[in-house]
Amino acid sequence: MRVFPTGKALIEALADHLLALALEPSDRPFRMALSGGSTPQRLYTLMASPPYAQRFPWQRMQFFVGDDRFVPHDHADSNAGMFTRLLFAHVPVPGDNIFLMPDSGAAEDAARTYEATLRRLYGGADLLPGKPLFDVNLLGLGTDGHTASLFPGQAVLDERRAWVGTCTPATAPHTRLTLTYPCLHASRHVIFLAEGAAKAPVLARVRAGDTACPAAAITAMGDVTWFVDQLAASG
Ligand SMILES: O=C(O)[C@H](O)[C@@H](O)[C@H](O)[C@H](O)COP(=O)(O)O
Repeated sequence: MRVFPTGKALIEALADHLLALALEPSDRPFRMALSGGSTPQRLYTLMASPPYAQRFPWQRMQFFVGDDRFVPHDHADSNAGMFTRLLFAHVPVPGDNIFLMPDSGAAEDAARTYEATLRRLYGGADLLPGKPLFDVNLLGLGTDGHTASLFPGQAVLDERRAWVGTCTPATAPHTRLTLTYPCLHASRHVIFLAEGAAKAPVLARVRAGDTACPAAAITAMGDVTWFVDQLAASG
């Protein structure tokens, strides 16, 4: 776990870390799944600002969505809308390299459509050990221990075959689409971002392996790293 004295230092360090990963030599696009919520918004704004906007290899980056509310992309609660507003509208990522979750029709059909896209890009029917789908999966942490839209008590927590699922958590007004555990785990790097005193109790529970926290069950093909500020780490 990497602890930083302030939220500003935390976000700058994470931007630097992501930049270093994105600049690693590779013969394929750098694939990053983004997290919704409020915490990463300053990160996306920083990435879209000098000097980061000039340094990321945007042309060879592909962006994905870890979860979203099943609402139109122009809805105030849409993660896709937030990613576009804060990041994609300001940097030269090719449009074909941005893979947002569908926002119309039936939620289950949208999940199947997004999963088909992921499988097509992966180039295979099933996830293979040592062959990650993503380079980075950026995740947040809810005060109830959820991450992405893997909420406590939801059936999607038990999904081991599908890569994308749906859920309607009691605490949220919208049906959600979310990457499932198998899909989230198919990452070289899972990076959790948590900030502020409100996250201290749940972060302590997750770090202690509290199985009531869905975030505690997250693994990766490579490594799981926590980027937190001192307040969140004070639990
Ligand atoms: O789409 C989302 O909202 C995220 O995937 C969700 O898991 C978020 O990371 C947590 O709810 C923390 O949200 P905050 O950063 O707002 O505390």
